Amino acid sequence: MSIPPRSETTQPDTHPSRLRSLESSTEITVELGLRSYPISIQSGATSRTDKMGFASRLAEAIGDCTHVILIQDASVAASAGQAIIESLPHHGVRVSILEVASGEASKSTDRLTDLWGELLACGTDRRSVVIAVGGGVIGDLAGFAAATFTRGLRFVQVPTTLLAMVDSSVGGKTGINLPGGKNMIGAFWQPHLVWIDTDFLSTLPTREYVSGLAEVIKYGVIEDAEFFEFLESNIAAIIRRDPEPTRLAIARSCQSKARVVADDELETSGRRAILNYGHTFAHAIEATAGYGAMLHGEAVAIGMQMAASLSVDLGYCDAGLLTRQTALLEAAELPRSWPEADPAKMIPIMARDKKVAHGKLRFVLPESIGSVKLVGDVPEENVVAAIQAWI
Ligand SMILES: O=C(O)C(=O)C[C@@H](O)[C@H](O)[C@H](O)COP(=O)(O)O
Repeated sequence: MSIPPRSETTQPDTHPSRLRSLESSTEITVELGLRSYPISIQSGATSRTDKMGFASRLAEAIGDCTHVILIQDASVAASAGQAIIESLPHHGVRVSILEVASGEASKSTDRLTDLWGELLACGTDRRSVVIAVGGGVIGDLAGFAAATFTRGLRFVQVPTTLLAMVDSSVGGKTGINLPGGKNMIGAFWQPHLVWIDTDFLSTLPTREYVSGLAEVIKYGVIEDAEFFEFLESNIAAIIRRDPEPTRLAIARSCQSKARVVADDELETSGRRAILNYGHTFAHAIEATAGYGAMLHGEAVAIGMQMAASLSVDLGYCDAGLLTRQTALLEAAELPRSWPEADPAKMIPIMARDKKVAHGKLRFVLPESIGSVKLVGDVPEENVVAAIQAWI
């Protein structure tokens, strides 16, 4: 059995039974016409003497480049950033380094304003290239700075966390938070290249790594039943960060995201909204907990439980789906409940969700493993019950 061809392009074969054919370097294309770009997935590239061939891939993706601005996570990404810098040609490329503190608090209007000033101060012009090195916070913030400074700079994502590798670095959603709502200000701004080296994961703290697994499991539920089964059988090895299953999980997640984004880049048809499974609840959890108190993936795991309960309650899926999802999240050591969840606080935040259309909230609800639908007109009492089920 192989992955059914869902795109015209040749993509790497990431079927679990042919895991060994997924070499230590593979490439997936996000097909967006003139804005198409590669996701280049490497293992062990950073430690090679040619520093992973990053410079030549950058040249292919970007063309001329004489000024690079590395926007990097102040703590975690320093070594990754250093590897990137060492890979660049020593002559003819000027490198500016801008540091951003880790944590959701950096996705703020204040930090963005400072970043714009820093871009100005280091002589950024429209031929400069922004390289975001870090997790989702850095990628979202740097991407939005790139989208807006001088009306748009070319930009490259070098994700260093699992969550950023499988989700936030791909698809062009960039932005910052408002105190009352996550990612409320932003732009769709596609990168020119996503460069993943799984070696960056070796120093990632366990909690951060595990949090990224929520988004990996999400792909299985929303559109890839075969991948969900693979995860059920291999989750222990993935938690151990065994190289092959981990690389496969990353590649297969990126394929899933690339397919959905290629179908509906700007989230207009509703197809892309499926990537938001669990996020309506998750964003409200993050906002009420206070940004940074809970990691995004942790909130997504709890949000997926609430969404699946809602689906069971409304009769869109059977309870068996929830049982399998709960078991996989548990095996992945992700949280499934949040004792402080308060429907009275969460529902007003959910009402500002970006899937609201004509004043009505819409939820991504599972029908079976591998298939979800967008549902409007959900009675509030069912939403309250879904939240209360996971307190
Ligand atoms: O790429 C998408 O589309 C997603 O919805 C992926 C989500 O996992 C991601 O967290 C995204 O940033 C959420 O976007 P938002 O539109 O709900 O703010």
